[in-house]
Amino acid sequence: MRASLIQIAVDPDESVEARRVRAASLVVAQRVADLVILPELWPVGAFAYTAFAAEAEPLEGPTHEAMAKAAAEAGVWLHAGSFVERAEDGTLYNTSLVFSPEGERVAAYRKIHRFGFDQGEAVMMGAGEELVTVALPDTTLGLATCYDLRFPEQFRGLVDAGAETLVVAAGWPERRRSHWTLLAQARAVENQAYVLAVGTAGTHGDVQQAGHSIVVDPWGEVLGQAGADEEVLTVELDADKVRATREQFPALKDRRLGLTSPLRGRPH
Ligand SMILES: O=C(O)CCC(=O)C(=O)O
Repeated sequence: MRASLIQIAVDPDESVEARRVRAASLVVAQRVADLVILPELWPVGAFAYTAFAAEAEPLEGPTHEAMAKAAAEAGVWLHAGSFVERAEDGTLYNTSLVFSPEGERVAAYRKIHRFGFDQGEAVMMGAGEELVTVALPDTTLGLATCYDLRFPEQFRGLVDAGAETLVVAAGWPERRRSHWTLLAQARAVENQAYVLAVGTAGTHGDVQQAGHSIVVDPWGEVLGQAGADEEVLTVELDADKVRATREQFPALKDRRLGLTSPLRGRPH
């Protein structure tokens, strides 16, 4: 299975509409891939908080339409990254979309862990409540977005739901690039799964993006890593490798679930 990660540059001097057209043509150019992935909030920029409300779209808005068309034109499975969704009740979500090679939407994932502590996404957006997996012909994807990468329990939940390939769409800052690489490898090793983590290039909301999209195999080996600028990272994945790794080194079977917490402050 060939996967192409599109590390698109997100800069404020390009309009959202122009970037949408450009993203669609980058997807269409990946016809030789089986799976194409875009990063987090590439239409507006993950740190362009002040533009979130103005650029919010309904689930089936312009980004959905452009990406459905691009997936069908390229004939690929497309994880279209995320966009700012305005739900019917007015709540904003950081929502990722996945399309089939026929251009049908097969999944929508609302980011579960909102980033920003007391500002930005954390206060402006609603939190997703559902783990999302997507069964492809060769593998099952488990979906995550950026800050989710710091929460191993989400990934374990995805693995328990059958995920073999963990996709992380991100807009990760350069300042914490070392965490990005480390956590991507950790999620791959502990879950014995592929990790396909795609970030953005460029600078938006005054935050320089890390780029350095990365693909890690189920043994923790880095199969490829992009540089800092706009780039398409293409890698070959072998879906059988997940099953083989889990059989040959069956650590996932040694989990100790249901342990009770230690009683604190009680004399022994
Ligand atoms: O966790 C981090 O360091 C970055 C997270 C982030 O930028 C995001 O979720 O948008």
